[in-house]
Amino acid sequence: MKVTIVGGGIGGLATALAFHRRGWRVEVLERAPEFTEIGAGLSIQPNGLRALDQLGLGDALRSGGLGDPLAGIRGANGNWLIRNDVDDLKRRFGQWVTVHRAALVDLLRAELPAEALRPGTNVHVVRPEGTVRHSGGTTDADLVVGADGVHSVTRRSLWPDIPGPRYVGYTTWRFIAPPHPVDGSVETWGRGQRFGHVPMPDGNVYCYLMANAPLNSRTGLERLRARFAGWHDPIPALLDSARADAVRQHDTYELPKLRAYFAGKVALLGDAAHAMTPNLGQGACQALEDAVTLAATVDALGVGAGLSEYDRVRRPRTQLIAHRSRQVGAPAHWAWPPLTALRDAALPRLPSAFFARSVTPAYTWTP
Ligand SMILES: Cc1cc2nc3c(=O)[nH]c(=O)nc-3n(C[C@H](O)[C@H](O)[C@H](O)COP(=O)(O)OP(=O)(O)OC[C@H]3O[C@@H](n4cnc5c(N)ncnc54)[C@H](O)[C@@H]3O)c2cc1C
Repeated sequence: MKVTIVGGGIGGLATALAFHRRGWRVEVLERAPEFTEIGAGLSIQPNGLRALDQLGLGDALRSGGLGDPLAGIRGANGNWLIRNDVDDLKRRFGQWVTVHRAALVDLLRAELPAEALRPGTNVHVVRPEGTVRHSGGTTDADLVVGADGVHSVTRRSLWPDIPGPRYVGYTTWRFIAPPHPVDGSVETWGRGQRFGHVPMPDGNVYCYLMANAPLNSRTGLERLRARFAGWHDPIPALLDSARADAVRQHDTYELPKLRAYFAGKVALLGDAAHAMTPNLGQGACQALEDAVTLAATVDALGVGAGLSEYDRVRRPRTQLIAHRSRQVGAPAHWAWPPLTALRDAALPRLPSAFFARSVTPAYTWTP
């Protein structure tokens, strides 16, 4: 049996590996000239790590060092708005890791046969009967998987009438800062913007900033430093230590809900199926869950019944998590001062298990 995968990001490579482990012939068509993830870090939360265990890669990631769950949310002046019991989160949910994105891609890629990887191949059209037209010709397969991200050609080919991605109104910048003392993994919320820093096992600090901005605004490091000037330590220092060429800017999109994650012999997964805001740090974790579930169901039940089962299991879960992700992040982007003052007064009064409860559906997944 042969599976052709459109897109060689984290979702596509994990899918290729899941099928390869089950003895399928795999082919990954990636339009970029090489398989890599550019820049910045990635938190793999307990559910994502369990999915990687299914691929035999969990321990390889853990051996690089474990990461920290969110210690809490501070206000711009440094006051705690929400404070989590980090040890309790680890006891409840398991382990976290924070990795360089490229390191995870390299780990996945290294397990695949070289002939399975076709970089520099731009896919133009995907047909439900399993035919893929691309810059190198045409390919037929028993199963095609669209793992081609938020602007998915696969999705557009299958459902041309469904609207495309919607910009959510805020943009993200990510970079890895050199080693610096930080108080765990912390988010800071201001008015219409926030800053997150996550210590990495190698001592560096993964930083992400999100700010209300028009679509396609191009904001340089100097403007970012000005936006976050006066915020509590170590935020200005982390921004000062950033290299301008290492800061990656992403407009943040969501996709309208689909009524199915497959058509004919073609399945969608990862951001192509359910792009979500990064507020819960779950996009890649969900793509990993998708990958191992898809391979397990299709391999066990055959393509027809397996795709129906994949859809039945994955669609409600990923759509719920996308919804939660949007909800939990929304207050960080309120900009009207009376509303943010109300938020800052209300958050410290939430029950101490509030955060743990809100992430329970995401983190407790088991294969
Ligand atoms: C700021 C930010 C922080 C995040 N933090 C986290 C986090 O901490 N934890 C987490 O789990 N998730 C996080 N995410 C989400 C995560 O990055 C994504 O959900 C995940 O990378 C999606 O992987 P994917 O493989 O589905 O799609 P992508 O990574 O978008 O990969 C799609 C691939 O398809 C290729 N492609 C596209 N079109 C074509 C075509 N026509 N032909 C051939 N190839 C094509 C692209 O080149 C790309 O390589 C974050 C996202 C953002 C924006």
